[in-house]
Amino acid sequence: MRLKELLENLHLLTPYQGEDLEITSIENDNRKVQKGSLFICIKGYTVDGHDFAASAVRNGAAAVLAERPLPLKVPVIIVKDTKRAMAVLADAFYGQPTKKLKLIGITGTNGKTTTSHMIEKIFADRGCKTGLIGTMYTKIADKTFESKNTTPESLTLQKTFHQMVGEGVETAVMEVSSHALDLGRVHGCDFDVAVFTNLTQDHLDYHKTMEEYKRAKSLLFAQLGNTFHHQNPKFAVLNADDPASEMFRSATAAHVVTYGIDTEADIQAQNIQMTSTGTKFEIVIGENRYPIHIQLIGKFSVYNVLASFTAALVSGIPIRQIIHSLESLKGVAGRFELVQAGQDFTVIVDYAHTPDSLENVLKTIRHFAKRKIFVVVGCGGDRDRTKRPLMAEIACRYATHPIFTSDNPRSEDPIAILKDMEAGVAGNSSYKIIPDRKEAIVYAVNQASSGDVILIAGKGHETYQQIGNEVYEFDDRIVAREAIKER
Ligand SMILES: CC(=O)N[C@H]1[C@@H](OP(=O)(O)OP(=O)(O)OC[C@H]2O[C@@H](n3ccc(=O)[nH]c3=O)[C@H](O)[C@@H]2O)O[C@H](CO)[C@@H](O)[C@@H]1O[C@H](C)C(=O)N[C@@H](C)C(=O)N[C@H](CCC(=O)O)C(=O)O
Ligand SMILES: Nc1ncnc2c1ncn2[C@@H]1O[C@H](COP(=O)(O)OP(=O)(O)OP(=O)(O)O)[C@@H](O)[C@H]1O
Ligand SMILES: N[C@H](CCC[C@H](N)C(=O)O)C(=O)O
Ligand SMILES: [Mg+2]
Repeated sequence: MRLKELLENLHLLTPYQGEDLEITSIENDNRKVQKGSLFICIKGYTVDGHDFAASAVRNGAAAVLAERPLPLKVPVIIVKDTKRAMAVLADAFYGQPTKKLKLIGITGTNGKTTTSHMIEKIFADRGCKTGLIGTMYTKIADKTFESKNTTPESLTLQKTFHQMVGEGVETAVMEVSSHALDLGRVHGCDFDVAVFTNLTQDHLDYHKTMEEYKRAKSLLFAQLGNTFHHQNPKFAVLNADDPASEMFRSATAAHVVTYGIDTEADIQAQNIQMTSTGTKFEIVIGENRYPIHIQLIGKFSVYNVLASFTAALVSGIPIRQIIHSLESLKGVAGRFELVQAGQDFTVIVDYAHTPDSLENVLKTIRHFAKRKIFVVVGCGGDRDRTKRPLMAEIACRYATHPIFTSDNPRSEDPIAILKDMEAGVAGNSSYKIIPDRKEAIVYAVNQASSGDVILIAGKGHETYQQIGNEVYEFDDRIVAREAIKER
């Protein structure tokens, strides 16, 4: 694409008058720059991309977009906010890919990964080519790619959508994190359906207050747009049981459809019963009742099913097919995943790393557990510190044998993180501290006897543990399996 044509999309008050050049790619990392790239300088949390502009030019950059003048031999285009400009240029450079896709975005503190997999399955079961972007990976039709962030920054995102279009993907389902919304990573995404799961405490290290966190989440609904597309209507799918939904409703002009369990909703679950193989309930829509028997357990799973059901319904998928897809879903990796190695006690690996998710999972376990409940849990370093005492308190409230250990300590001292957790359980003596996660899992496995339950919480599908700057191979499921075998 020609530089002038590309820059027209920025609608600069003083249009670019410099040399017109062929732009072969857009990059914001000097190490990825090739001959003819436009290099965008982004001021990050760690370093300033402007410091890499000279190197980008040496690597072949044809032009540079920056927030301040730079002494370079190539044209330097100055804008106030390069991050915002990057979203606009990425969308334009890749041919506005989200306009060619049905795009479903999911936001909320918990349940995004699970719900996105459910929705993707419903579309895939209909023979539709799908794409998925989220915590576990990015998937384009049959190929999966590692993902660094739950929601990547705009440049990576638009490039991914472009690849999806190229592969014939029709429907893309993506998790939209609050960080992404706040940082404008999804600017330019033309969502068709926006889904809200729930809002509880997390990420206060970043957002500072729950109000700010809620405001960030509300942006997904505001960004659904303010115009009506009668041929292709847009929908906000909201959780009627979560008070934050009221704010999200007011943020959008799109059609609102609600789901819920405790509060009256357009789509409501009633007569919920836990069975030995899952959960049975009825989906009530007006006068109609649709029985469903899913293979997942817990009230939180019912919420995820309702959110997925509603997103699929407003997308025009027949109810019978939606139910069939949801009933045949066995689960999502690392979410209430059972480790079965011939033992006579239950071992569950779950990604609960927030107070609310830990409480939900432990409550569900309490429902069926007849004997001791062990929970092996830690809290991530360089993340919301205020959730640590809350998670410790919840572990002690619901489990008979809580074991506090390390999650991903990152740059923090693991012992200091454990001290933050302990502050929530002063006076309680039921817990044990084993900082080494492997030792903690082995200990729980060795202590368990017939009929007990062990929950290993916080890392779910993760296959690594980050301590300091080192990233070690670590998979709760493998560690637990080996511990059971060696018992
Ligand atoms: C706080 C935060 O969001 N940081 C994100 C940010 O990193 P950063 O600001 O540190 O970037 P930086 O390293 O300072 O680099 C600045 C610029 O210099 C460039 N650079 C840098 C080095 C170099 O040698 N050359 C170079 O050109 C970089 O390409 C970049 O353009 O930009 C990076 C690239 O987009 C992100 O990967 C990174 O996410 C980090 C890994 C992160 O941990 N983010 C978390 C907080 C996050 O976003 N989480 C959410 C929610 C998770 C959930 O609950 O599901 C998520 O969506 O993942
Ligand atoms: N609807 C829900 N409400 C509350 N807790 C849930 C819900 N769904 C799942 N959980 C719990 O939260 C954990 C994380 O679920 P999931 O990975 O689907 O959420 P997420 O929103 O994608 O999380 P992240 O922001 O870390 O990517 C699960 O392992 C489970 O313990
Ligand atoms: N998306 C979440 C994941 C947390 C997972 C937990 N294992 C941790 O490392 O804290 C985050 O980055 O805060
Ligand atoms: Mg996720």
